[in-house]
Amino acid sequence: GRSCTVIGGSGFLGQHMVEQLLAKGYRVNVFDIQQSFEREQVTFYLGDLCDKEALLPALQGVSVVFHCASPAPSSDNRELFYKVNFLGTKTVIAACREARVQKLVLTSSASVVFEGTDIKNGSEDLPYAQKPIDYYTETKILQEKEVLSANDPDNDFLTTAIRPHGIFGPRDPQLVPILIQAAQSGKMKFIIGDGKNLVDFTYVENVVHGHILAAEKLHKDSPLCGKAFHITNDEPIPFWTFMSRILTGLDYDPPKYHIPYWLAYYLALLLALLLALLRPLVTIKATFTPMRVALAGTFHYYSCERAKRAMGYRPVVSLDEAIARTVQSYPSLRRARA
Ligand SMILES: NC(=O)C1=CN([C@@H]2O[C@H](COP(=O)(O)OP(=O)(O)OC[C@H]3O[C@@H](n4cnc5c(N)ncnc54)[C@H](OP(=O)(O)O)[C@@H]3O)[C@@H](O)[C@H]2O)C=CC1
Ligand SMILES: CC(C)CCC[C@@H](C)[C@H]1CC[C@H]2C3=C(CC[C@]12C)[C@@]1(C)CCC(=O)[C@@H](C)[C@@H]1CC3
Repeated sequence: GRSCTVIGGSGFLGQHMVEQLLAKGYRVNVFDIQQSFEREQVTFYLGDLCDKEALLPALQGVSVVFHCASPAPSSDNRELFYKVNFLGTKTVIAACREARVQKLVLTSSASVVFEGTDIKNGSEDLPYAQKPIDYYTETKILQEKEVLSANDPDNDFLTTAIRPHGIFGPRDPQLVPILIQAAQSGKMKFIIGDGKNLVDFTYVENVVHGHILAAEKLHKDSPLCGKAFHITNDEPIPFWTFMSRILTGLDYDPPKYHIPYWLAYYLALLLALLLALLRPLVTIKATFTPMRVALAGTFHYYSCERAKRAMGYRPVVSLDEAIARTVQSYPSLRRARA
């Protein structure tokens, strides 16, 4: 039973999944649209997950499939999100069934319930967002529903979904690089709101640990069947404290001026409108967007009690240790001192 395929295994989370799975003695296949590393023990299958014929060889003889592939949220491509996250996931399910895979573990997102307003210690019982924060998240909802409803113990096919939030750690191409780029261009001067809003940032190794536990505890009649689980660091932290710790860790100044939340939100909205008007002439991608203001200025942290109860989950790396390891892993982003 210790053979698996990681769909999306070349990505940030996927690479960490592969490393921990190998360390635990799993035989690992990777299916991805690109190959980002080479390891003797890993068999790579290159292809698009929307293509069942390309997927099938990667799933032969494996008992567990981890599906953590997705187009990057920043690609901002509605058609691609729908095709890969929704239609592609249906294809993954069909391929798993055809290859007689027994377990499918999906990487979903805690944002499937977030509408841009405060969530404090949210449980998995919160309803899916009626107005998701972006189209990417809309397709993550469609994807999760599809996977959970495919759970079919009578036909030896079990499914579950992990909902991480704010994944960070070494090799993350998003959070730390975007933040440092914003600092380098002088955009990290302001704290949106009073700076007290708590958010979950989850170290990548804890996210991986949650996925592997889920696969191992997913059995017929287990409470994991067809259900979603939050996996967090279980240490919510004020959004701006987290940002400041990463910034100061890399020798940048933390933001110190406060701007009211509503003012930041309407300024970002105005900027978005302006950029939309200019779009026929020039395309500019804003760092300062209403969605980011909402992420930076509201509470969004979640309870992982259900994962603790159902699979014995506990974070394995504390937030302090996780921040230290992350900062250390980006020597090239450290501020050059004059
Ligand atoms: N990062 C975060 O904070 C969070 C992430 N998640 C979820 O976790 C998962 C992993 O995220 P992350 O590791 O950050 O993402 P990455 O973009 O780093 O990894 C995704 C991988 O999937 C590949 N991929 C994309 N489209 C296809 C396709 N059609 N067929 C095969 N492979 C494909 C990507 O290739 P390429 O790069 O060439 O597109 C990439 O290698 C995603 O499902 C994401 O929604 C959930 C919550 C938070
Ligand atoms: C916890 C989240 C779900 C995951 C974090 C994703 C991050 C890549 C972004 C989310 C909020 C973003 C953000 C900024 C940078 C990238 C994020 C951390 C800014 C700090 C960029 C500079 C600005 O203009 C600020 C208003 C942005 C605040 C939000």
